[in-house]
Amino acid sequence: MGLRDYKRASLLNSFGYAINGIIRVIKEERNIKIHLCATLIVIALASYFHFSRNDWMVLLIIITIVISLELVNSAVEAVVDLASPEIHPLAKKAKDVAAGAVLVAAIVSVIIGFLLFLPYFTILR
Ligand SMILES: Nc1ncnc2c1ncn2[C@@H]1O[C@H](COP(=O)(O)OP(=O)(O)OP(=O)(O)O)[C@@H](O)[C@H]1O
Repeated sequence: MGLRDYKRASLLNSFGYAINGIIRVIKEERNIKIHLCATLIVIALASYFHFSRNDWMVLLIIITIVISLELVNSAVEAVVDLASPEIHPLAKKAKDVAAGAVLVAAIVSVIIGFLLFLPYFTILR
C-alpha cells in the first residue's frame, strides 16, 4: 500500500492502527508492562480507598502522561533504529532524551501518587 492510500484510510482504520501500535508496544517492550502492572495496582488501591473525584482525575492524568510518554519513547526508538542502524551520537541523544522524558514523568508520578495516597493511609492508622 502506498503512502497516499494510507492517508486516505478512514477514521476507523486510523483508530485500528493506533490500537495495533499500543498492542505492539505492550508485546515488545518490558518497561510498559511494568508501568501497566503499577497502573493496575494503583487503580485497585484507589478503588479500595474510595478515592474522591478530584483524586481520581489527578491519578488518571498522571497515568495517561506516563503511559503516553512510554508509547512516544517506543516510537522514537523505532524511528532512530530505522534512520540510524549504525552507532551515532545523535541517535544516542534522541533515544536517551526520550527515555529521560519518561523517567522525569515516572519520578514525578511516584511523588504525586505518594501525596494522593497519604491521607487515605493516614485515616487507616
Ligand atoms: N544507533 C545508536 N547509536 C548510538 N547509541 C545508541 C544507538 N542505539 C541505541 N543506543 C544507545 O544504547 C543504549 C541502549 O539502547 P536501546 O535501544 O537498547 O534502548 P534502551 O534504552 O535499552 O530501551 P529499551 O529497553 O526500551 O529498548 C542507550 O543508551 C541508547 O542511547
